[in-house]
Amino acid sequence: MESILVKIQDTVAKYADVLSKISRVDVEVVDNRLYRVAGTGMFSELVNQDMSAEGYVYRQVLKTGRRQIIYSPGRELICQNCPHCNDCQEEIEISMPVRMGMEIIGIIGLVGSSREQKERILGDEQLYLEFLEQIADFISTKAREYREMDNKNRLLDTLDCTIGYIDQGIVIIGDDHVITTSNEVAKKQLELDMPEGTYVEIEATGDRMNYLNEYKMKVGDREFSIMGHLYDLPQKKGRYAKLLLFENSKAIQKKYYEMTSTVHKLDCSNIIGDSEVTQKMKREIMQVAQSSSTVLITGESGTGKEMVATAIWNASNRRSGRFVAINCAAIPEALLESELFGYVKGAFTGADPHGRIGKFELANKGVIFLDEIGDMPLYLQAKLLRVLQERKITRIGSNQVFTIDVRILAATNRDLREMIREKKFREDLYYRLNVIPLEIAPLRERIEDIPPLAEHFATHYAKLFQKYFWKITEPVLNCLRQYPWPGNVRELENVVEFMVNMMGTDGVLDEKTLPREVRERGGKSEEKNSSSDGEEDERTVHSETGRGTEEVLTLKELEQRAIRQAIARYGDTTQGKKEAARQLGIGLATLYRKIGE
Ligand SMILES: Nc1ncnc2c1ncn2[C@@H]1O[C@H](COP(=O)(O)OP(=O)(O)OP(=O)(O)O)[C@@H](O)[C@H]1O
Repeated sequence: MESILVKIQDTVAKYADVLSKISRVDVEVVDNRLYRVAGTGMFSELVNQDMSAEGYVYRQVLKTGRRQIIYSPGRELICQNCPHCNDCQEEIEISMPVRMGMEIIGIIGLVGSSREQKERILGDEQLYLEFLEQIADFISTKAREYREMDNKNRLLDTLDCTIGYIDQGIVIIGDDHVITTSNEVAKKQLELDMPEGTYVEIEATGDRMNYLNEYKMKVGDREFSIMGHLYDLPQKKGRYAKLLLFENSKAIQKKYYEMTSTVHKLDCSNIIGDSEVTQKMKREIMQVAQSSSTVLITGESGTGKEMVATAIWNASNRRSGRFVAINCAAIPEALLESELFGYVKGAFTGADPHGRIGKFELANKGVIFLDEIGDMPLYLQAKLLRVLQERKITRIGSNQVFTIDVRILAATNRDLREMIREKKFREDLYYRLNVIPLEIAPLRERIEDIPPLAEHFATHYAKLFQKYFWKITEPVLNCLRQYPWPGNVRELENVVEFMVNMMGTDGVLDEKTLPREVRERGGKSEEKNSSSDGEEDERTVHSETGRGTEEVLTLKELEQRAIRQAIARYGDTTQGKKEAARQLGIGLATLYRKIGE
């Protein structure tokens, strides 16, 4: 690495020149590696030479740190080891160390080569020494300035490199609102190749979520919603006035959505069924998808309302936006509003102190699916009606109003007209929701769908459980066709899952694999009559092993069993689940959570 005097070689050369002109004596400057950095007169041709082989006196100065005056070069004790001791041309030599703090960074040599020069120096020795010291100080000051500047530049390079590693957007802004520095993330989020020099306006909205403040950032004619922190920098003025550390709200929403969305998004090709009713429904889905009107999907529990909603979203031009689902029955009444509209820090007691993004905001430019809309409390129905009319929302605890572009799909298995009569559902909301009604027939009205659905689920679960599946026997299919299916496709799916569990290595779903209730209520068939021969098959869907002995169940399994039995007793409808939850002594939301819906 080059010495510091080499780094400031031009400056050193200028000082050597000045010194030489004023003293009328030749001057050379060497660094602490005995490399000649500057030289005048007889030394001017020898600049940039390594003189470590000859600079004996200079080596002494570097060692002792003291100036050295040789009055009789070649004849003094110190000259004895010098290679030029016997042919020394010099008459007098003064070597002055250049210090930077404790370090000696070089030496200035004032070399008189004539008697006249020697006499002149000796005539004013003290003055010459003071002048030399002064020049050594000037060089030292320049070297220090250079080193400080160099350190600062290195620090800036390091900071530049460090902010490149940070996965938040960083911009530094001047007091004139112009971006001075940015990192790669900021470039990406602000969609600018070169943010430096761009004029920006940043305004806090006053909302705070996830420990971050929300800002509106205007860049030209574009506006970004960002979440982060804006800090004053120590200088406050000039090009480095403020530091903004931020994340794009869209990126935060994406993370939040990925964390919270559990919906299985299917398209029309996933809807199984050969019946004319199902085929017609698929055609309707494709047609409805092209519009942006609100759809009200009705049908009994488990008929596939959510599946249809995702198929509409999938076939629509909102497919690049999100599908955000919310089950109005599964969320406690008090929390439903904040789930839908979101809230900011400090919005209400008991709320998550970091705030939360609402489902409507999350669904912007996409679709929101309001499942079990019949269970929405009346005061929220009024609020939803306003959203439907004005397409604007406000987070709880905030006074910001957002315009949203969301398509609303709602679903219910309740008779909303009856609820309107009972004053439990707002008529005006009903008409706003029911712009496109889509009714899904119960399974018992489309029994042609049962065999392909059963095949589909059997294939799916066999693959999941890594079992061989060959076929479903005709008596079993008959039984499945005749069973009334109060829980519709979901119940059929559960039954087939159970049967695949019970299925032997032959891969045949025969009557022995059927749950008792389905076998009994699904009508008697020949196979059952011939195979039962008085032996009572005690298998039920959730508790037995199929080997005739009861397993010891874990508490969790016991709990699941109690919940399933209660649902089986009171029905797989929202009302049924409500009653089941009541009988079990738990809240409806807890029940939904425990059954994973
Ligand atoms: N035609 C179909 N083809 C394939 N799978 C189906 C079909 N209909 C329903 N399913 C499946 O049945 C299950 C229940 O469907 P979904 O949750 O959409 O019903 P739902 O009507 O929304 O139920 P709930 O009224 O309880 O909210 C899901 O696993 C779904 O994929």
